[in-house]
Amino acid sequence: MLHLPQSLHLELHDMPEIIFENAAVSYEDTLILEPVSLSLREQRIGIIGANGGGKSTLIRMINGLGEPSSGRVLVDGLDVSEKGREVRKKVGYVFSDAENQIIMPTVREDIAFSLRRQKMPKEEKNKRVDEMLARFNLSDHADQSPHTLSGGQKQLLALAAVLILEPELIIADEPTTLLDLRNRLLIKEVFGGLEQQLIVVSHDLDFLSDFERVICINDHKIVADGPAQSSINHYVSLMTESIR
Ligand SMILES: Nc1ncnc2c1ncn2[C@@H]1O[C@H](COP(=O)(O)OP(=O)(O)OP(=O)(O)O)[C@@H](O)[C@H]1O
Repeated sequence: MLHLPQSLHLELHDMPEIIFENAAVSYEDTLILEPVSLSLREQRIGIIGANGGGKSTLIRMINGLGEPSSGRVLVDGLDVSEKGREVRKKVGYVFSDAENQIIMPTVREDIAFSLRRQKMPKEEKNKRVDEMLARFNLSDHADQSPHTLSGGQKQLLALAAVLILEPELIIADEPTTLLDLRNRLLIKEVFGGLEQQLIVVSHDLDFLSDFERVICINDHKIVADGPAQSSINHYVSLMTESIR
């Protein structure tokens, strides 16, 4: 676990603020997400809820992958619909389908691709890539095609390719679905050590159990929003009642 110096802890209160102002999403005549008003400042925020409820729809609006049909979303005061490019420089987005993120012919090159615009010596870039490969248990697969990795290894690659950039805000859509216990614990530790703001959509309730805030979305609206345990309890009882 990374232990932050005191000065960094103070900076944690200076997270980019994400504001949803009555942001709603519909496709044709169907409402996918009822108007949402939120201010997100906590360091680690989890999003839970039943399939098809609107979780991905909500987080996709934060970096402009999806647009609100009405209302708006602001990141650090920037309206995502107007300043998408600027916002995306701050946001690292890990897709639920890691295959979508693969760009380059080898694992090493795929991670290095993230650093293409960073001004630093080649040796420094290589060093950072090697560190990420080791951190995410991918060193033995560095020269392999990413498409030939296992599902879990692809998830690790997708995370490594985003985290190497150290974005101000990290959004991860179901990052642990295919991970074995060792790698799940590894990602929990990596996330626990990050100083950036983190928003994670997950069906893995245990993974989010120590997050500062958890939001539950069901049937296209927010039905619980608060400390992890209280939102998780609400979700569990909702699901238990629904199968009775
Ligand atoms: N482009 C689209 N056109 C029409 N409907 C869409 C579109 N994108 C998403 N939807 C619908 O919006 C609803 C919410 O989808 P979303 O992906 O946000 O759910 P989710 O809560 O992330 O679900 P899961 O847990 O299954 O990943 C779903 O019913 C989905 O079919």
